[in-house]
Amino acid sequence: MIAFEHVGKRYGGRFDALAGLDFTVERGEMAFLTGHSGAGKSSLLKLIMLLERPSRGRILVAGHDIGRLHVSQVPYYRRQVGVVFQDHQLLSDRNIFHNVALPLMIQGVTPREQARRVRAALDKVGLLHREKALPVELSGGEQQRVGIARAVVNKPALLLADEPTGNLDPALSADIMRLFEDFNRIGTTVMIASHDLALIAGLHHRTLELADGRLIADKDAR
Ligand SMILES: Nc1ncnc2c1ncn2[C@@H]1O[C@H](COP(=O)(O)OP(=O)(O)OP(=O)(O)O)[C@@H](O)[C@H]1O
Repeated sequence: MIAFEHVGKRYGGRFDALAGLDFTVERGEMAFLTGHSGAGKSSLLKLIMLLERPSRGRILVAGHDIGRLHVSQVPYYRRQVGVVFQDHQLLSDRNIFHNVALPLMIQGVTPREQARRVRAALDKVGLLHREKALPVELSGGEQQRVGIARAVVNKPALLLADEPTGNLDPALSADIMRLFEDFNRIGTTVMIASHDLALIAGLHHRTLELADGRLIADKDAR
């Protein structure tokens, strides 16, 4: 699903945030990305999201070299990649329904189809009953679930998350990880950047570890 071939990312012409990355993540796999602060986790995810371009090497997603996508194809590519951020980036003046519907509105999906898909996504994250609430009326864990519903509303083949439990306590963090496992179980490829080693250790998925922009360990699920 994801293949990095000799990938490097240099910022500002001299600082190598990522170097010599070679790895693959198979379709249907769930993998964690760990490493110290500044190791390059967010940079790696940004390359897959096409928010940044590699300075070296190439990245294949679903068999396509994403560096060769024409600008006009980028929006279509991004629809296949759901993204969850630590701070969930919800619009505070829109209710939960409209926050989740946003990607579909932008794509021009009909209101009827929007309603169907938004409710299916909210149902999967257990928040169907809160669709009229504003983000501030929800707990941190619930807000993160809305972020996940928005990321999956297009049924992406690939789901990426950057420190999705960064602001949550251990019990809520475990709930959020279970939700990612649910999506993985139905076939979604999942890659999650997290520095929470205690949480990751209990979950038994493949773990890629970065240090100073290099892959220093690739541990299989046990
Ligand atoms: N746009 C940018 N311009 C210049 N340097 C950058 C840029 N983005 C990231 N960096 C640098 O690249 C390195 C890797 O950063 P990155 O955010 O990918 O690490 P990280 O592992 O996600 O860290 P954290 O866990 O603290 O978020 C850091 O030294 C960072 O300062």
